[in-house]
Amino acid sequence: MKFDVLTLFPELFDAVLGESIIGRARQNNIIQINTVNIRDFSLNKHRKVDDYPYGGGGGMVMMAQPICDAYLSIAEKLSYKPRVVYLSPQGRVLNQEIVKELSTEEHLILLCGHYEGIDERVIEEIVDDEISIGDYVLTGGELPAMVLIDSVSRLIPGVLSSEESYSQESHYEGLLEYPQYTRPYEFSERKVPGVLMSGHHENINRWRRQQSLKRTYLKRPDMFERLSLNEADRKLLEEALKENEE
Ligand SMILES: COc1ccccc1CNc1ccc(C(N)=O)cn1
Repeated sequence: MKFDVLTLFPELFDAVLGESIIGRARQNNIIQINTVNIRDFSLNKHRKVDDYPYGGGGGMVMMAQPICDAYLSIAEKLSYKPRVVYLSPQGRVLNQEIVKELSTEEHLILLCGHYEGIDERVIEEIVDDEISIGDYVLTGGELPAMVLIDSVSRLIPGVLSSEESYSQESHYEGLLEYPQYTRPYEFSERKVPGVLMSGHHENINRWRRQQSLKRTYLKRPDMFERLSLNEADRKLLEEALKENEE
């Protein structure tokens, strides 16, 4: 999978995407991440890429021409039109379902806005999707772009090793992860739940599913109500919630 990122701050990406899982995937060429500096496409001798908003008001707006020329510098070489995702507070909020959808693309162009945003005509001209990573305002679209690259890359075959990829299952059938423990057995007078020490895998899986159901019910009712539970799950949850009341 290939990501082309149109940004004013290409150097931001190397630090974050050079490390760990994503860094390894880049080295193994399972994913490619290329940054394009929008400022390189300014026609202005001062490399100007923003200007005052028509209609007045505070802040600056990114001009259309440098962004569209940066886009064309990529698109004109391709025989297909790559999907262009604009990271903005107005986009549909990213979730694992959208991440899965994006991971099926061969090539994504991510457009990172800055200042108060970009000239609307860029959105009309080249943007296919507007995506937000949550309802809050950031300085630029770069952090959201890194979040998108990280979450999507984890779903690309070969990026996660077999152990690492395990977490994809439990997490992403719409349930929160069960509690995790590792050595030592006792820490600050707190012991590991007995069932995890039993070696009884059926009971361990049952306990884990029960914990996931309970946590999702208690911590994320919005996620919980989207679940369709079978009888066994409903019983597991009931039992767990009864223990809570005791
Ligand atoms: C005022 O900033 C903008 C205004 C319009 C577009 C882009 C920006 C850049 N900032 C962003 C970008 C994305 C997100 C998000 N929630 O995904 C938050 N902030």
